[in-house]
Amino acid sequence: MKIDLLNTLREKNPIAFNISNFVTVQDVANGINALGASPIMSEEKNEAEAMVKMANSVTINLGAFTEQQLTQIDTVMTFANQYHKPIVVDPVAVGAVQYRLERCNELLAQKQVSVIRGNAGEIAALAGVEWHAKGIDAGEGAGDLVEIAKKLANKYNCTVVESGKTDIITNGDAVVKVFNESDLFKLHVGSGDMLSSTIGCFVGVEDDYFEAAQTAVVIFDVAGEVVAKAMDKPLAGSFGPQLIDELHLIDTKTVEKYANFE
Ligand SMILES: Nc1ncnc2c1ncn2[C@@H]1O[C@H](COP(=O)(O)OP(=O)(O)O)[C@@H](O)[C@H]1O
Ligand SMILES: Cc1ncsc1CCOP(=O)(O)O
Ligand SMILES: [Mg+2]
Repeated sequence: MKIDLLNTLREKNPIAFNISNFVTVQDVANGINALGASPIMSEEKNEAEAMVKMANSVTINLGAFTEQQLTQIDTVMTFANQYHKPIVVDPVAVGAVQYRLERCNELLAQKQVSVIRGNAGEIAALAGVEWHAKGIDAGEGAGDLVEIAKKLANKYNCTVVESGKTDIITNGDAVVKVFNESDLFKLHVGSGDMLSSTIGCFVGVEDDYFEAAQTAVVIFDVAGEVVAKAMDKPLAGSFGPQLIDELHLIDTKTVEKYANFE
């Protein structure tokens, strides 16, 4: 686990290009800016090439795209492959909405992505495994979470981060599990989006995307856990802003002290 990548990130201040969703864009931008990256968002196809060229990474969040945005997303991903910029995909609710699943499957079949980050319902849907997702949430299923994540990683030759109480990160062969957690993550809409974009920051400074994804997950999860444990009243409304503050404050010592993974 390369926890020191946190310092690398802050030294390099990578440009993290994000195609976000209108629900959580502010938290995503503030979260990764506080952490030490430089976020930029765009919905305009005509500036796609310029955005990709200047960025260190591209995070594609499929949370609330329109047909027009889908064309932009396709264009951005094509340029990202052309300019060898890593792509992180967050397949929001593909387990619950067939239209999203179809569009996401098409994108993944046509472009090379570096990391897919989703909850169990989303990862199972993309892997073609039976599962009962619930809207943006993971829902219920009986499958082996590690095997499902591995199946998807092998399908697209990429790293998969399957988030949940335990986060599973795999390149299709090796598996890392991160146990840091808090129930408050679930009460804050956008926790998953922030995690995906945090991964986007780290793949912008580390070419080993499996390592980058692990580091991002540990730092993000420890930040949330530290905040939740320090709260007098563990409430949803104040967790979000304090999570952003902790992403600003967190250092490698804190991560090393609390990190819980195998
Ligand atoms: N049941 C849970 N208990 C504690 N933490 C969780 C739980 N589910 C998810 N998390 C944490 O919340 C963050 C977002 O993951 P998740 O909720 O799976 O994404 P999404 O919001 O896209 O569904 C991750 O950092 C994960 O570790
Ligand atoms: C509520 C909602 N609706 C469309 S996107 C979105 C945000 C999803 O955020 P997350 O998956 O991080 O909870
Ligand atoms: Mg999500």
